[in-house]
Formats: sequence, structure tokens, C-alpha cells
Amino acid sequence: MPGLTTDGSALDALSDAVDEVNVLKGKLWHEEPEVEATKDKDSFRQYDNACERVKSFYKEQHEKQTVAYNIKARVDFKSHTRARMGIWQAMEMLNTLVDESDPDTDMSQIEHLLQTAEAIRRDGKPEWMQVAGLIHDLGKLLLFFGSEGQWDVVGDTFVVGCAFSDKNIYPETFEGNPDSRDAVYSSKYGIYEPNCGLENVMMSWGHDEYMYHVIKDQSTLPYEALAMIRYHSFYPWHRENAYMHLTNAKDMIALEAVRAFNPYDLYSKSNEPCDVEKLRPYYEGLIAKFFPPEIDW
Ligand SMILES: O[C@H]1[C@H](O)[C@@H](O)[C@H](O)[C@@H](O)[C@@H]1O
Ligand SMILES: [Fe+2]
Ligand SMILES: [Fe+2]
Repeated sequence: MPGLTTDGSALDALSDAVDEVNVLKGKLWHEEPEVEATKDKDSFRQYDNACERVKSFYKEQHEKQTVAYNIKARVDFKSHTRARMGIWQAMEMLNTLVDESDPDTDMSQIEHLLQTAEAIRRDGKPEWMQVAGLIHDLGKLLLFFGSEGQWDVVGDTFVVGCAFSDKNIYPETFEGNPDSRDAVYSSKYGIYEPNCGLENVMMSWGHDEYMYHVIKDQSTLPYEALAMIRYHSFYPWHRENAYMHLTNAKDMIALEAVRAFNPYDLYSKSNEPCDVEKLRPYYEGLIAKFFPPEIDW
């Protein structure tokens, strides 16, 4: 700040205050997530014995998510606004989608969003985190906004532009991706510098990345909420520790956030359906705290 002089003791006081805020924040959301699941937690994400629908989804996705496609998707995204509507309206619009990549839920998307948010709320987590749960999959609206299929909307995400990690689901299916035969794109660092930070890498295009770009300047949600949304499908990273050679110190904050969020997203899928109309007033109140009535999509 121009003209502001800070002596040593003012800096100490500031750093104490930051510590205090972190402790408070920590109490609120880093602590061990407690989420009930009505089935065994190890029975989620069983891809070896998943149905054909899931297997053929990933084969197609892994073959088609190339660097060239990802650049095109970002240019398309920036070139126009697809819709203007509020968050609740977006949730209703999404409701007709059946996610072909998901072995764990047959529920509608609005149910899944409310189940995630409700699990976070029951565990006493802050409002911004409940909102992150409520909206984290809204990027699947891409399907109604001219996506090429489900392969560029849903499923786990990974990095393009460098070697595909074998910690991805069905890693052998990347053989059909032309980038795996490109000398640069198939090397460990590819087009990236070591530890350049995830902000500087190109994630496979889909609902996480799209939703992050939609809300980053249109809501007052904190960085941790944006990270939860942007990386919630990046299982090879947040669950398997892959791609760490590209991450930096800031990403460790994102990682902590995504790991705190993940159990609510995954394990709430087995829970009882929610009463949408009963919950609506509560969540509309929360949405209004972080979003204007309508946003650009
Ligand atoms: O099946 C997918 C899963 O692989 C993703 O990681 C998740 O974010 C999607 O919402 C889901 O439905
Ligand atoms: Fe998702
Ligand atoms: Fe989800």
C-alpha cells in the first residue's frame, strides 16, 4: 500500500492475526470429514468391474482429450456467453442429465448436489463449503451448451500436454490418444516447467474447469471453494498423488481443500434422496450470500 510503513512489531502482530484466522478456518473445515455412507466406503469407484457404459466412456475420453482439442475448447469458451441465469435455475436445468462416467449413482444431478451440500452442512462445515457442494457439478451444463459428447464434460480429469499418468483410471486407453505418440507431449514434463503450478497447466476440459472459469469472477466464494470445484475430479492427483512434479506450494492449499471436500461428494451418493422443495429456501438463501441473482454461463 503506498505510503504505509510497517515496523517489525506491526508485522509480528499481522502474522499472529493470520495464524489465528488459519486456526479458526482449520477448526471449521480442515478437520476430519465425517460423512455417513449407507454402503461400504471401499465399494465406491470400482472401475475394474464397472459396467460397459463406464468403460466405453473412458476409452472415448482418453482418446479424444488432446492438447489440440483442449486449446479449441478454451477458445470456444471465451468467445461467447452461453446463457444467463441464476444458480437454482441452473440446478433445475441440469436435472435431466444421466452421467455416463459414474459407476456409483443413478440419482438425478439435483439430488447429488443437495446430498453433497447436506452432508457438508450436517458435519457443521461453513456456508461457503456448503455452497461449493451445492454447485460443484453445475459445470455439467456444458452438455446443453454444445459439448461434443459426455467425454468433454464428465469423468475424472488429468493433465494434457505431458505424459499421461498411469494413476488415471484405465491408463491403457491413452494409447489411442495421438498425444501419447508425440515426442514432447509424451515426455514427463511435456510443455511444462518442473513445479510450474497447476495454474499453469492445462487440465482436461470438462465440468470442473468450465465451472471454475464461470464463477471465478462472479461470486464471493473463497479460494478454497474455487479449488474444491476446479480439482474435485482430479482423482489421480488428490487421491493417488500423481502429477506432483507439476505442482507448487500454492497447490498444497488447494489439495488440502479438495481432500476435505471429496468424501462428501463421493460417499453421500449412497444416501437417501433429499426433499428438494423443502431444502430450496435454505439453499436459495445461501446462494444469495455468494452470488448475484443471475450470472453469465
Ligand atoms: O464419474 C464422475 C467422476 O469420475 C468425476 O470425478 C466427478 O467429478 C463427476 O462428477 C463424476 O460423476
Ligand atoms: Fe463432478
Ligand atoms: Fe459430484
